[in-house]
Amino acid sequence: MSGNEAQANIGVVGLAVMGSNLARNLASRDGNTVAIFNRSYEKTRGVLDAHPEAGFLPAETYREFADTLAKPRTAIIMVKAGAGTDAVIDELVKVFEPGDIIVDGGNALFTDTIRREKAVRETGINFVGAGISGGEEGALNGPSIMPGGSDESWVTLGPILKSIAAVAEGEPCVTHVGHDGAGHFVKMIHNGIEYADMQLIAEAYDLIRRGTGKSPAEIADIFAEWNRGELESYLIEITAEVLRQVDAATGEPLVDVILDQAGAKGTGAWTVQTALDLGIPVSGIAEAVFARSLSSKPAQRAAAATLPGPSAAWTVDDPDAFVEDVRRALYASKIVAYSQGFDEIVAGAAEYGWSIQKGEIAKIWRGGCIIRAQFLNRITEAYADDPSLVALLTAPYFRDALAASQESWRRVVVAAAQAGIPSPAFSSSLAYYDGLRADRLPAALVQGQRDFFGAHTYKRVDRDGTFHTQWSGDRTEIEAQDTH
Ligand SMILES: NC(=O)C1=CN([C@@H]2O[C@H](COP(=O)(O)OP(=O)(O)OC[C@H]3O[C@@H](n4cnc5c(N)ncnc54)[C@H](OP(=O)(O)O)[C@@H]3O)[C@@H](O)[C@H]2O)C=CC1
Ligand SMILES: O=C(CO)[C@H](O)[C@H](O)COP(=O)(O)O
Repeated sequence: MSGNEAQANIGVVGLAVMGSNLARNLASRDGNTVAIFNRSYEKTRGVLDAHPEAGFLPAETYREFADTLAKPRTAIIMVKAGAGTDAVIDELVKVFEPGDIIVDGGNALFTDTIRREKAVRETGINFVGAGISGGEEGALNGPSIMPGGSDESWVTLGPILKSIAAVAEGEPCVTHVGHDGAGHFVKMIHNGIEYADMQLIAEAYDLIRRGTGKSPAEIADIFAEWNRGELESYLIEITAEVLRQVDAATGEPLVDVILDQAGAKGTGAWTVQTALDLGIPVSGIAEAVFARSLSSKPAQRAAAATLPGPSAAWTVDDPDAFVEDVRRALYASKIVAYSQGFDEIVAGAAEYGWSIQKGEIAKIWRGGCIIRAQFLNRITEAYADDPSLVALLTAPYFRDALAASQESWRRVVVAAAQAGIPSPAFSSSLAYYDGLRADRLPAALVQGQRDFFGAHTYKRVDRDGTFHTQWSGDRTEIEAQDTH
């Protein structure tokens, strides 16, 4: 035994980057004593030695960890999502008791969280899936936290999470998102938007660099300038930092020596897979996920490198005007990404029976998380003005912003296509915008085709009912059963 019996009011399991920093964050708040546990004890020992100021109470076994925690026990799991999370839960339920709370702060798939919440609840122990964003720095100084779980758990957990969360404009960046998997669902959408935002910024950089010949350091200055306007955000800020960085070994800009193959841990793909199931077009997010996949296919890229590109050279006549066009295209595409992300939140809430306050979600993303941005205040305002807003991009503020940007957006997409520069997120966002605002879509023809080959039926614009044309017969139209 450690001799730490029941002194800690909160515990953390998993002491890699996120868990160790979250444990330090918890320990730095008044009144907290933090128990720590990691599967391999060396990590616990390392955290203990590196941070004596935190007053951590270490445990070598799950039993010891449980005994170190005052009842009702509260423990936050920060381990590798998936099998790791299940393994830890299996051990904790053996040593915890009814009324205790297990919080999974990892990037769990929300359907796993729904399953885990149900199974753990049957033991009388509360289970809360909480999305936590902000990376290492956020975990230490204040992340954005998106907890799901029961109302009863929130009563105990709320004050603790509020004490460690980031603060934006005087408000803690945490809210009880909804029951069971709602928190992890919203964190998944956060990450999907993160993917889109990052891809859009990367496309903006690429276009400016190839269009104007500016160096990464010069483009860093442009991003730093953009960060003082409507695009102000953490991702724009860190992009300037990355572009300014010089590689010590070669003296080249670091961005030029980093292999151009983007990794992914899966949350972006989950966002798209879930959107497909819900029937929500998150095309900007999907293109961002696919752009990472394409980048990571070196054999295909090498084989395709000899394929022809545009015959004429691309020149930008007015570099300053082009940079401004790219800035506006980025802002417009970003509005689309958030609008699509919030559409998925609405659809997920309806499907799973969650009551998610969209304005509150935008509020808790204002600080601590990777997509934190000034812009999120406009989203909160839009939902406050019209809680039943059908699409974020139709709110007056965003409508005006899109009106101001759309000509620039079109010029940038045209230029990219003519220059042979891939801009999948810019161009798919514009296509989404034009699709949504179209009076009439060629979906009518698709319905005709479906009816032709599969008798899938169609509706008419001029009268109610469901119809089928007898394509293989005399081609007269008959009333039919709707087959969708
Ligand atoms: N890194 C980031 O920026 C962010 C991460 N997250 C999420 O937070 C969680 C933690 O992330 P991070 O700190 O990067 O750590 P990792 O995702 O790299 O996970 C490492 C931790 O998981 C533990 N672990 C793995 N498998 C098991 C198992 N079967 N049983 C017990 N413990 C296990 C490891 O223990 P051991 O030391 O013994 O191997 C270690 O403590 C993840 O779910 C991640 O998705 C969320 C937001 C941002
Ligand atoms: O959750 C996060 C931030 O909110 C992580 O940073 C995220 O896991 C990064 O995703 P990926 O590795 O797929 O780029």
